[in-house]
Amino acid sequence: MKYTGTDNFDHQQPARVGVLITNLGTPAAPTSKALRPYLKQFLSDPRVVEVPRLLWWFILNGIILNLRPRRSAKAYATVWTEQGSPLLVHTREQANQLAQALENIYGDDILVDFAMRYGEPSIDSVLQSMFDRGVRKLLVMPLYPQYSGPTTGSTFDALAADFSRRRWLPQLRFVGHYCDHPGYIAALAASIQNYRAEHGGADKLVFSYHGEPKRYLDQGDPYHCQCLKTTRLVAELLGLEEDQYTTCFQSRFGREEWLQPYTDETLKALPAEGVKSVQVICPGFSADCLETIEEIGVENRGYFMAAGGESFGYIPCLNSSSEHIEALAQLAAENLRGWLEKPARLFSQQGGNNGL
Ligand SMILES: C=CC1=C(C)c2cc3[nH]c(cc4nc(cc5[nH]c(cc1n2)c(C)c5CCC(=O)O)C(CCC(=O)O)=C4C)c(C)c3C=C
Ligand SMILES: [Fe+2]
Ligand SMILES: [Fe+2]
Repeated sequence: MKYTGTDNFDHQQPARVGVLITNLGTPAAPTSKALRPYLKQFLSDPRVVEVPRLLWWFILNGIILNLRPRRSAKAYATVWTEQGSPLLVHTREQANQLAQALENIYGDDILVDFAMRYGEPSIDSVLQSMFDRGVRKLLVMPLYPQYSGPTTGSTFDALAADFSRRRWLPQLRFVGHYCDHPGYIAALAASIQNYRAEHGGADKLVFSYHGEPKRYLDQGDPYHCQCLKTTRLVAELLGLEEDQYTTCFQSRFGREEWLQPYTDETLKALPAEGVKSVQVICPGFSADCLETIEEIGVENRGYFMAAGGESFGYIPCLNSSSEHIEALAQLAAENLRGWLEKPARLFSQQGGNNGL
């Protein structure tokens, strides 16, 4: 790797602390033309698809990139909003709200921004913009509560690739996971309670997480265990009995075995077991996106109802709910300790973070 360019920023200007939130990314438009480069970048990432490179190059360029863009574009078109892709809209709003929350505590010393691992705004461009605005210490928070190689690991790779081209590097902190953070667990529990206060209960609460190949778990990826931990902590906080909830994995891709049980098979089987009403929550997604709105809210709803289900509720992601922003602000503040003054307001609250 070669250094490119010259880092010519003013080292005399006051240093600021940057908080960068990231998510996966999304195509620029719901069209095959926009899907093709997006999917190419995403599916060429060796963290996402761990298959021998040469073989994968032929499969990706010869088959997948000829078929998938059209199919995915159709699905994206059903969730697209006037402001753009839901994932982008929610992530931008999360960054705005988190900026407000952190500026209330730290003032101008802090700068919050967001970037996407694939597509735009890219990690490279946002890092450059943050450094241009005086950021010298950087906290990166990928908004994946559970660590996985394809998501969190890959985000770190993108940072490292950018840094490898720079002469000067910031001080860096990186949040690897927050699957058991008390603020995050409390925000999930609150969203379930709020949903149930409005819509009533259901026979079963289904926790559906994005899947990954089972091979990654066998080779040490902690993702599966962290998903189960999140479910257990939320169930404990809500006082749920074991037969009142279940955990499963969605969004299978390709032919090999992925983490089980699969969400679609679970929802198809539940009515025959006497479960006629379900509520589904997707705690691994910090923002609603194609995989939640369409795959759960439409496709999987269809499977459940066709199999004899009577009522299907989808509990939205945490998005920019006040509980979520509070949890993210708390997570940021914990990771900023020593860089900025201790935020008395956040740490004087009861529960969860005593002693911090
Ligand atoms: C091919 C393998 C894939 C792995 C492994 C994978 C892991 C993974 N993904 C997320 C979060 C999201 N994935 C999203 C879309 C998406 N994911 C894959 C494939 C893998 N994901 C594809 C091909 C797509 C594109 C959509 C499609 O063509 O079907 C999204 C939504 C993006 C959006 O714009 O709405 C998210 C978010 C996690 C957490 C994860 C971890 C194991
Ligand atoms: Fe995915
Ligand atoms: Fe999907």
